[in-house]
Amino acid sequence: MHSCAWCKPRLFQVLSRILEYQTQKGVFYSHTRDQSTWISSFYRGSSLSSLSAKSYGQLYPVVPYANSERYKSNRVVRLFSTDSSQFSKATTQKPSLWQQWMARSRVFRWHKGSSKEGANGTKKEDAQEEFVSWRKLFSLAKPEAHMLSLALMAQMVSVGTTMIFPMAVGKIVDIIQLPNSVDQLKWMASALAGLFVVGAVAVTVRVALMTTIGERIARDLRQKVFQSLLKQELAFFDKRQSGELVNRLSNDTSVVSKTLTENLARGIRSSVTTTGGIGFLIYLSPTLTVAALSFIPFLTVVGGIYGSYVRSLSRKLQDSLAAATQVATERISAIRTVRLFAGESLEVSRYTQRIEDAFQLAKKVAIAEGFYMGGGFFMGQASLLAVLWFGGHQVLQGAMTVGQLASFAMYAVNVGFGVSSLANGYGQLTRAQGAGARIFAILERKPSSLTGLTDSDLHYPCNNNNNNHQKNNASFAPEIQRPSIVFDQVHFSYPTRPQHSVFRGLSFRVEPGELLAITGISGCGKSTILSLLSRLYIPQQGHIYLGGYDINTLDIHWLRKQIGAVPQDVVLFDGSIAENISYGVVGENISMEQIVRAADIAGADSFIRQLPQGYDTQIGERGLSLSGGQRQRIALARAIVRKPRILVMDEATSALDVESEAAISEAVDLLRRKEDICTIVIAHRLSTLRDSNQVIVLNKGVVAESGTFEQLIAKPKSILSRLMLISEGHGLEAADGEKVGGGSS
Ligand SMILES: Nc1ncnc2c1ncn2[C@@H]1O[C@H](COP(=O)(O)OP(=O)(O)OP(=O)(O)O)[C@@H](O)[C@H]1O
Repeated sequence: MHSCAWCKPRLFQVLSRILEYQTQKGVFYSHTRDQSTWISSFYRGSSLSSLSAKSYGQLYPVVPYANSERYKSNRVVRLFSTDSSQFSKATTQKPSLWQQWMARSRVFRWHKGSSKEGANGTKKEDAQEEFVSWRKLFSLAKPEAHMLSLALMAQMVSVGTTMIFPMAVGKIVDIIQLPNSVDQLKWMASALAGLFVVGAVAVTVRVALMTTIGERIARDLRQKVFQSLLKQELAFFDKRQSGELVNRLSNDTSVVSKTLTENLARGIRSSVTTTGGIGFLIYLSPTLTVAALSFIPFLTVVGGIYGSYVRSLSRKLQDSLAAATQVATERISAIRTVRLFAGESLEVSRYTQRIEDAFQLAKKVAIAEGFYMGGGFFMGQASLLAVLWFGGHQVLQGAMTVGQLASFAMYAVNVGFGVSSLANGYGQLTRAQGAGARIFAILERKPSSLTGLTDSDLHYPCNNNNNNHQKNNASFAPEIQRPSIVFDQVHFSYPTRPQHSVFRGLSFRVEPGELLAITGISGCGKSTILSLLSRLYIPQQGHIYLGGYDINTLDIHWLRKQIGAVPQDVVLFDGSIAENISYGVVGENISMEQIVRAADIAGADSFIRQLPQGYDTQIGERGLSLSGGQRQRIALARAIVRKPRILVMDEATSALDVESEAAISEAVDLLRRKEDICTIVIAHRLSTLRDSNQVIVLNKGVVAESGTFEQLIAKPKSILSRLMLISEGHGLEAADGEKVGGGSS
């Protein structure tokens, strides 16, 4: 039995040691990143840590810029069928808590197959995008199961060592009170040193493994998401912003991979620490355990409320930061336009406004964090005081030793950490469920069978054998040397604007080796013809035939390989000129000689040779270091190098001077005759129209006029005559007062 006089100073010693332990715990644990997060989570409260992880992602978003360039120009990737060579909105409206809860129950119903929304494709996709089951989320870590188990074993060892520590401290406290206990102290110190070494090795193994696994999961996920995105039909991209998709690729994959590794490890450690800690508490003193754990229900409730508040704020904060980032990215990429219109001060104030919004939200988060941390600190100290108060009495009554009380207090602190970390982990898991759902929505989305691609399409041309890989419904690649093109009663409206008919029964025919010129007023659907012919979209009614075959029955890569397209808005990629010209035929061992020949026909060879690095010249993002006319000529070379059976030039030489244009027209014409290339030229210029075999004029969704240029121009009331008059500077009404229209609604 200890006397009061002996006990009191020792109790104060114990108290100061425990406080020291609490403070030093940061140092003790801080040798690993997630353990220090564990500490911070205890102090900050459950949900703020989850906020910080996500807001880091938002503050410093990993934007794979090369990929975003690919999204922006997805049409070009499609036209050149290069999806395989490209392997290598976070939800814009964040749901309220109530909506989240509703979403969960919706998903649950949908999983059970009883959701009404499930029947509706779009709603079903939206529901899928809100939450994903834990099981499904963790299935992403399946390929890493072995390494993960090893890392978790290392985790258990490190947890074991930290669990033993308080008990050892208690024993030491008791030993030092005994006479002649130096030998025992030595023994304990050596045992503890050994324990620390084991713990350090375990921590090293776990951190190295977990980080590697996390990065691997993120890498695989990003690759799969990117592949899946490239498989989708163009209508999918029409409906979404590239920023949203890039966000899925960078942030969502990162949140998910972190949850499957770091948070999983933390969750397991916290569970073990909590349950093991409670076990030790009960073992040391069941009655004191009740006092120690009495704060948990309160902490859970307050933590829950605080967590919800901060989570909803953090969502707004992320949106706000995303909006600011969007402004900055768009304006920086369009810096030429900003400069030309002296829009700098406008943009600075616009960006400042967005950042100010984010700051106001961040301030609210900071104040909430302060209150919660203060409250948490008070609760933690109060419960510790309760333990020392009741425990002190037990020590005074001889029911407990000082060492046992010290161990008990340390375990109580550990349990506090564990509970808080578990709550935190749950918050992170919930967020990862949201991110995972968005990822699964892409991974599991089946692209349209006619305009989208299959998995095997993505390996084209690596396994370009139509017989031995399963392709989409249309997998026929006929032997056609001289294809003709037929548009037969085509009706079409874009999926995003179904009410606006671009074509209402469009019919025309181009014979092999023929040059067809298409003209008409702006917006009448000229460029859409290329999109339909390349099967980027499919008509709602009617058929398009190539060499007598309905293009819907043809292999999509084969079809696109037949077409050399020079789109109106030329998009080039960052890389060398040679790489850009050979884009889309990379897997087919194209020689430098072929590249040079194509550039020569396109009138690009001479200016390329004048550049310091010639064909190796890097042309910068979107080829912006070249002039418009130079870009057009490279785009033409890119189309020609494919040796297309069909050449479609959409105002391909509009940026060139008359002389260069004439030279290129002559060269292309020569190639057309020599190779019997079926050529479609979308043009307004008199010279181009005059050189064609046939001219069609589009108006109100149909071919309004067709014939040779001379035939059409001979009729003074023809649309072509009127268009020519306008281009010569006369007003439209000057022709006959009747207006020509575009597509029809
Ligand atoms: N991706 C799209 N989604 C929805 N509508 C579109 C899309 N692309 C074009 N449109 C619309 O379809 C119509 C035809 O467009 P298209 O680009 O084919 O016209 P165009 O005759 O080539 O015009 P221009 O001579 O100005 O290039 C236009 O009204 C246009 O607004």
